[in-house]
Amino acid sequence: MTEPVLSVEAISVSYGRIRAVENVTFAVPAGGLVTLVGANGAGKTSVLSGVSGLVKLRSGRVRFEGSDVTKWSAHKLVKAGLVGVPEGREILAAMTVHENLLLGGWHRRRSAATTIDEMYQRFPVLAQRRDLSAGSLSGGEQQMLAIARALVAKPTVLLMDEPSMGLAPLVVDEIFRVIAEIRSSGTTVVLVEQNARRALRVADYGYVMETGSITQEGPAADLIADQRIVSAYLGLD
Ligand SMILES: Nc1ncnc2c1ncn2[C@@H]1O[C@H](COP(=O)(O)OP(=O)(O)OP(=O)(O)O)[C@@H](O)[C@H]1O
Repeated sequence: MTEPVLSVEAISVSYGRIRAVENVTFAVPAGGLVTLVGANGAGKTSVLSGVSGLVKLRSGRVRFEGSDVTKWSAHKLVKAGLVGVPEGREILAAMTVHENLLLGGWHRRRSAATTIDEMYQRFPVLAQRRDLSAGSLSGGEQQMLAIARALVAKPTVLLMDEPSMGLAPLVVDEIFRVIAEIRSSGTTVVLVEQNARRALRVADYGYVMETGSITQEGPAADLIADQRIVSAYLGLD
């Protein structure tokens, strides 16, 4: 097997005495779409925070493109190509759509302008709203903006945290279409979702998290097909 582009080896994350993540291991092949599913509070966001340098790991290692990046800062990881779309989107509401996109390219100076133009082609609704404050956009448009802002950073691996959260079903469809497109255009994706069934439909491989640990893993199609897993973890559609 070729070496994964991202490999997370036995990581643990604690907040004081709270053990949010225990000994989590997973691998992401280049060009793949891997999902981490599980209920609210299972520790999915904490895994992404640990991988992206936003919280310190209690133990374990993260390897990205062959380097041990365990101790790297979040901004160094972004520069290297490991970029997140945070839960709750975290767009800057008082700034314009365009200013938010510029922030995504903070480390790329002039070359970011070309990528921002590409984003306007890919997401015409953002071009239409370019000079409006980001806070005036609908929830779905804000999610598009958060995704576009991350893409302006030219990620090798995009870490997406609950991109469908709080959105209406039709908008969720649109977001999943965008996720599939990002992957087809060559960016590797790690998708964290409570909406397990939807996430597994778009992913190649899935990991199920429960109270801080991975309890199941397998090809996404197998996880969806396994009635035991569906009833225990995935709930109803
Ligand atoms: N900053 C924090 N301080 C203390 N405890 C935290 C913090 N962030 C998360 N936790 C706790 O860690 C555990 C895992 O939370 P985490 O947000 O990683 O789960 P999650 O699966 O991503 O859930 P969600 O879908 O709600 O984001 C939970 O028990 C949560 O209460």
